[in-house]
Amino acid sequence: MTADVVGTAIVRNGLLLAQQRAYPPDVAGLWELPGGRVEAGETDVEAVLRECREELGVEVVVGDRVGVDVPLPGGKVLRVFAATLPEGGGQPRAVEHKALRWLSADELAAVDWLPADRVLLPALRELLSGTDG
Ligand SMILES: Nc1nc2c([nH]c(=O)n2[C@H]2C[C@H](O)[C@@H](COP(=O)(O)OP(=O)(O)OP(=O)(O)O)O2)c(=O)[nH]1
Repeated sequence: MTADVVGTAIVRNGLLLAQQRAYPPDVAGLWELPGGRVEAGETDVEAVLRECREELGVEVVVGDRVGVDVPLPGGKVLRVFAATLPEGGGQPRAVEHKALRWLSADELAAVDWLPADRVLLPALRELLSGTDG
């Protein structure tokens, strides 16, 4: 079964890329992982690749799943995948978002995440601590 929404935990130099939502108004200003809805006929990984192109203008290399599937309102689930930025894949830009931030493990808890993402913080911290860059 594919996820309803995929998120991408992009790690570079031991830091996690987060992006700040510009809309809709009720969540504008909150932070999330790059990603979005999985479209009909798409695999989770295909959705991750497409969303990273659309939102960040980059190619990513998709790795393992991170943490558990997190329930979202409306019976949907959010599934997160680790990813890296290959050489020559471009530099991430906030194409549709207000801002991007590279976060260390120590900074994760202080960020105003979307509620579902808070559930993933232990797994994201572990991902960062297990990386050597
Ligand atoms: N992309 C993303 N969405 C998340 C995260 N956590 C979380 O609860 N969501 C929710 C917010 C939205 O209700 C839904 C995904 O919406 P989206 O607006 O990013 O998806 P999309 O790009 O396909 O949407 P759209 O603008 O085409 O409608 O999942 C996360 O870390 N990343």
